[in-house]
Amino acid sequence: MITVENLTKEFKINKKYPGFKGAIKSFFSREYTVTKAVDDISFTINKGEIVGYIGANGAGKSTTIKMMTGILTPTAGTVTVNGRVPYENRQINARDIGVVFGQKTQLWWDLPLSETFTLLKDIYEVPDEEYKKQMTFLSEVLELNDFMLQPVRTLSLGQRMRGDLAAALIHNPKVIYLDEPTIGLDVVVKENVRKAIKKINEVYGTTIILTTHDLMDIEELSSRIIIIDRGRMLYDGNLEHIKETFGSQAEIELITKEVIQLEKLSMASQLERKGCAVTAEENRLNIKYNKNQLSSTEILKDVMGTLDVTDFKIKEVSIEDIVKRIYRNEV
Ligand SMILES: Nc1ncnc2c1ncn2[C@@H]1O[C@H](COP(=O)(O)OP(=O)(O)OP(=O)(O)O)[C@@H](O)[C@H]1O
Repeated sequence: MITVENLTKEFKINKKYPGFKGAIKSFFSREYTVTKAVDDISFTINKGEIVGYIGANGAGKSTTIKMMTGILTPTAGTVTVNGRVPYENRQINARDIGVVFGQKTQLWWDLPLSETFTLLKDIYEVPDEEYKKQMTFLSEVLELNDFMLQPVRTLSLGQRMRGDLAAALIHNPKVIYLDEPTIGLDVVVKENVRKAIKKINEVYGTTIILTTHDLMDIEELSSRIIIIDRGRMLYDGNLEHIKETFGSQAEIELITKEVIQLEKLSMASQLERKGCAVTAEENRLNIKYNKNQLSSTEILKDVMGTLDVTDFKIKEVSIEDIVKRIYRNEV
């Protein structure tokens, strides 16, 4: 369905010199700096997959998406979507894809939502019957009916986002690109938007590429993630595997009745010999350990036998922590 091979995009930026003289020099200068926004990336995405495409700010996510949607042409490498090269067949390609940018809207600001949809129906030449069927489905899944006749400028962010999703799906595209589809939404609306995305994928087998900084989106929607950093691919695989491989670090935090004197605890040095990192502050004890080597019960047994523990909690490493560590090259 989507094949990306050795994809690279460089941006050339004219060198800027400071001051007025500098501005003139910059204008005539042919010196430039080169940013490699995307650097030799390859992957394939099958029909019906939901893939989370993630990375820190400036990692190259939008640039990749722009090449997949045909907005940008690669410096090197190739992209094919449904057998077509998107930047060579922009208009035909547009019929097969839908794009939602969470930060921007493609809705007509002063028109009622319903009129944006009729305009898009004409643009995409969707036959009447199909349009009716699709609108019934989308109104139900995205709960649009309450605000369908309101001008877009009067919609709340959550309503606007649901409107944008519907607008991207009027022509029932085979692929949708969602760039931060839940940004700025409250928890309940986020949940509804995620449910709607899932439903659309289940009903139509739509392939979905999702860019997000909210890893809950990924946890709930996709099993596969691609992580990029400074233009290069760091990871392509399923979420479970990343948790197994990188998520073996766990942590237990205990509160004790008395202030802890770590240097006097033989149990602490015993745990350290077993590979744990033990720290203490007043009556709070923190133990970091590797789940594959030691169980929480073993640790708790050692600690409870020595200290008067009033409370404890076991912290699993979240996917967010893992990704942060991958970005920081710690794993
Ligand atoms: N049109 C452009 N001209 C010059 N440099 C660009 C252009 N577009 C992007 N870049 C640079 O390419 C790099 C990747 O940018 P990109 O927008 O793809 O990142 P991103 O992963 O989408 O980031 P964010 O999460 O902040 O949206 C950045 O260093 C950015 O400054």
